[in-house]
Amino acid sequence: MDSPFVLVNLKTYQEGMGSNAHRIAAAAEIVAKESGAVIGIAPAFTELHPMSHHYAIPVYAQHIDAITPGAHTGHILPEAVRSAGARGTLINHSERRLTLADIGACVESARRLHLETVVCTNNDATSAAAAALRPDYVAIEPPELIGSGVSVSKADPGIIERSVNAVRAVNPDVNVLTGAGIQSGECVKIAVDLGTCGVLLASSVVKADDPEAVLRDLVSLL
Ligand SMILES: O=C[C@H](O)COP(=O)(O)O
Repeated sequence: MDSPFVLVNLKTYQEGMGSNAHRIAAAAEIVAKESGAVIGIAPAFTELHPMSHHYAIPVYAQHIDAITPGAHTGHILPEAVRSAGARGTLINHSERRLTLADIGACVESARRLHLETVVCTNNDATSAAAAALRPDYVAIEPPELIGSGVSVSKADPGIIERSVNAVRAVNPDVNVLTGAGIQSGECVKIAVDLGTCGVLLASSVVKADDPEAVLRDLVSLL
């Protein structure tokens, strides 16, 4: 199996802005180099270009819109995300839901632009539907656990297992991530043992006094 993937979503947390964002990116770079794990970051859009050019870690957008270049004021153009140096993008995060048609269009645009795609889902049925669109990853996250500090790995391992099976049944080439309350190496190990290739997380790292220590613990059992 390839190196496990830990994707840290800074969301719009105050602690994920400005110098704090760069402190987290620098910590991710150090821990990734030490551990061999792949640790990516999804910062505010305004940080995509500086981070992708300053840190040797995958930088992801938190969202793209299903648009092409033109008159789309205030939208996030996939081409702009690519030219900013992003490696990939989240699509349909529970805090930025899209229609099924838009998810499909975003995955197609990202594929054309060689942007990796992480389509976020909320149960095994939507995980199967997302897999049919051929993203690089499906990230299963029960919305009620997001930001709760209660780990999906411990509170609801069944949803992870069902989503892994549902995705594999549709397209075994699609990798599965899981997220919601992920906070320790034990959470990550459970997720990987259940068939995922890693985790999508936010608050346990972004709100930590010592993000580097949390990141080191997250990959400690891999
Ligand atoms: O994008 C990250 C997920 O929404 C999980 O967030 P969380 O780790 O704060 O629960």
